[in-house]
Amino acid sequence: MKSMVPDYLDAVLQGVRSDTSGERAQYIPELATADPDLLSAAFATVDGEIYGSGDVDVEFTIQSISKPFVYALALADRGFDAVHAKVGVEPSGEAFNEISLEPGSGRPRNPMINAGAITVHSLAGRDRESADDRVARVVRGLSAFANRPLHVDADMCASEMEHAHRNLAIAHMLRSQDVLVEDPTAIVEGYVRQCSVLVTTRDLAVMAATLANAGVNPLSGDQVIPAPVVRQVLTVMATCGMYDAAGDWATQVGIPAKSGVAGGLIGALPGQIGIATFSPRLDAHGNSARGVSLFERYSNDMGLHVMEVPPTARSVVRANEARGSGAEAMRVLEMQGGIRFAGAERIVREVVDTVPQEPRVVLDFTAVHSIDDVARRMLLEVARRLSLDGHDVYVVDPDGIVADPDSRADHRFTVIGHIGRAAHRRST
Ligand SMILES: NC(=O)CC[C@H](N)C(=O)O
Repeated sequence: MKSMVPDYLDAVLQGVRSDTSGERAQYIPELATADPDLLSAAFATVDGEIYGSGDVDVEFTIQSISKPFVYALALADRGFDAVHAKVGVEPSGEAFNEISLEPGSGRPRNPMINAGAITVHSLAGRDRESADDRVARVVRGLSAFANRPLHVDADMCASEMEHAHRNLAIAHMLRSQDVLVEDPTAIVEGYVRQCSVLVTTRDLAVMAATLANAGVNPLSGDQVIPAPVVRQVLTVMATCGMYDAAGDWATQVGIPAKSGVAGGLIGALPGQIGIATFSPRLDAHGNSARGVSLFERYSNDMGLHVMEVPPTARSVVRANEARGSGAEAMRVLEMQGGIRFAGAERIVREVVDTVPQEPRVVLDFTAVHSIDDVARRMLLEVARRLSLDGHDVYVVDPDGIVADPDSRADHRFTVIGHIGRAAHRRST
């Protein structure tokens, strides 16, 4: 059998091909002459499968799509407080190149508009890094997200620098407020080099998938940035990534996203996929016109809106049954899937509602693939309370995802790798 996913991608791409609305970015001469008909889309799953359609291997400049990734690098390099002191997280509701600084502090409102992104660029790498080393750090970081060595397009960079008056004005404003503490021209140059990194649609899908996969690149398996940084970045993408179209996007598409003026557009759906599209004509907000249509189709057709979440808690208890008889009698609860608060609460209720009569209770987590902190603590407490009630409690945990080996004694239960071990143990 062949997968239906590429067929779907081809069909949707065909559907938007005739739409020639919008304009290429005019303020960067090299972009104004780009081939306007290029069109592509790629999906990358969090376990590393990539599907593409159209011109997926054509290189173009990353532009503003670099912003969330460099924000991630700055947060990882300098810490949350240092970055937050310089750049806020409030949607500006204004265009990407607006000179919009918070009254009072003079901080840019968020890292997705140019004022914020220029400041964030200055925070990548170590303190007092040279301009060249900083760009090298940024390119290395972007490459780790893409799992491929990326390069700066020198012509594009020169072309943008010749007309960078607006970004230079923003940087000088920031320098006057001491948000920037170095030569503003050098920082804008570094930022423009960052924007001129060449990527393909396929690269962008992998980069987005790395965000969707809690910071682990699905191809290399490397943790590119820590999970708390990913949460911060995705949240800011969700609220500010589409500039003054952010609210429309959040309701219609509902996927944390970022656009670039070369025509790229990415979306990162946590836990599921990274999506990238490329089409150079832009709408009035500076977002790829056909890219926006593609994302609207994907989200509607495939139910990708982040606010639409299946009730996973309902299926966490796979079985609750008595096995064996007499002194060998045991109550077995089999859990499955990913367990978070609602799932753990469901399990607690199962135990409370069907109080085990058997002397032995087995909590089997073999089919559980992930569990978060609150769920782990609740379930260990279930084991402890059952034990205090006089049961002989076994936790089947072959992959060690539930039990905390350091405090086993305290929990008064036995951790085993296989359920068979519970049957062979003598009841105490
Ligand atoms: N929205 C964008 O992609 C803007 C990036 C571009 N380099 C600029 O600063 O104007």
